[in-house]
Amino acid sequence: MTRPVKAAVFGTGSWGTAFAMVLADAGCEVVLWGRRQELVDAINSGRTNPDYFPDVELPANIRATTDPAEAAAGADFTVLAVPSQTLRGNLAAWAPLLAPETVLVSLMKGVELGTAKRMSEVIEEVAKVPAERIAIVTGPNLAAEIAARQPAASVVACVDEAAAQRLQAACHTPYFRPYTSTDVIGCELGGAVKNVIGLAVGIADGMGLGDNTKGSLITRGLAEATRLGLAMGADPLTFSGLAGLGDLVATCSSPLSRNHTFGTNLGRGMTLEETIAVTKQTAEGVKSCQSVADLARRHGVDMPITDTVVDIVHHGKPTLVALKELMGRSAKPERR
Ligand SMILES: NC(=O)c1ccc[n+]([C@@H]2O[C@H](COP(=O)([O-])OP(=O)(O)OC[C@H]3O[C@@H](n4cnc5c(N)ncnc54)[C@H](O)[C@@H]3O)[C@@H](O)[C@H]2O)c1
Ligand SMILES: O=P(O)(O)OC[C@H](O)CO
Repeated sequence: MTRPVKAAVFGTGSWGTAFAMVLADAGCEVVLWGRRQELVDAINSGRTNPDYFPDVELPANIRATTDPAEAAAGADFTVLAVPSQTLRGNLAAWAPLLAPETVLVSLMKGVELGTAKRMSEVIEEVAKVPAERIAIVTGPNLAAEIAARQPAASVVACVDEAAAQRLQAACHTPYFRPYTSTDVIGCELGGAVKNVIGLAVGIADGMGLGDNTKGSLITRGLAEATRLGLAMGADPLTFSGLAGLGDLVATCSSPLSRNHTFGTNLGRGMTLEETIAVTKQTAEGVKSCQSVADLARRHGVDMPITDTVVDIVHHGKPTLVALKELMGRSAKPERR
């Protein structure tokens, strides 16, 4: 008899918890690591995560701990679901505890500030594991909908296709349909850039602009992601798939998206400080817009929507001025 697959999930926030449910529903034995003892105790005794999904009963094959060594022990998959900008520091502490052959799985959709490194690059550098043991999960996966077991597709990407297939099997459920990919760069960029475009669409929504504006931002945002991906060696077709278009559509349409909501609040006229104060969860695009713009500059890629978001979010440019400048750029062919 084969033993069940073991998964450690580091992060008891919305996506860590919802993805732990997916793994558990797919038959894995899951240990969730969380920072706060009271939340871990509540998960173990109440079978819910009261801070994120109080009305969702967690499967019996999930338990929680504050001890990273206990979570990591014997894990076939070590899933990382903390805010992107905290990964380096956290992983440095967890790296010595990792099971020898574990596959590290990033759920994160950010790019590191300062270094402009993708999360898989940070993992490779800090945990000192080869790229063949680093996978990512991405796609149109709003955590609250997944926790409600609504149907969704996703992408699991790893340069080693066999590892991607093992992860695919470990998280395949009747409501969660993962596709494999070996284009880690494209999948990670798709996830990071869609958050920036989600902010832009939210800002437009908040300003009272309509669906033509939204459709234009989504499409030209996809063009920005694809251009950056091409310059960085990604497969351009990845961007028309779940990691690109799929996630853009979900994020830019949904009030559940934290990035979209953050942008909407800014577009309605809240200051950055007021918007941060009412945002209870991680909106990765707020910091990563700067790292995505840095990546674009390094690779000589034009990303005007991304630059506009940076100007509004980080340099306090008034939204109407930013919009006028974005629309006032010189005319050009759609494809070049
Ligand atoms: N929520 C979603 O719908 C969703 C879906 C797909 C991908 N993601 C990505 O998953 C990642 C995690 O997002 P989330 O939605 O779970 O965020 P979240 O804000 O809901 O949860 C983040 C978790 O990390 C913990 N945390 C915060 N700062 C920390 C630190 N310094 N050290 C350790 N832990 C810390 C929080 O306590 C919380 O448990 C992000 O990169 C996000 O883009 C989220
Ligand atoms: O809530 P957001 O904006 O972080 O988006 C969540 C997911 O990435 C959607 O796929």
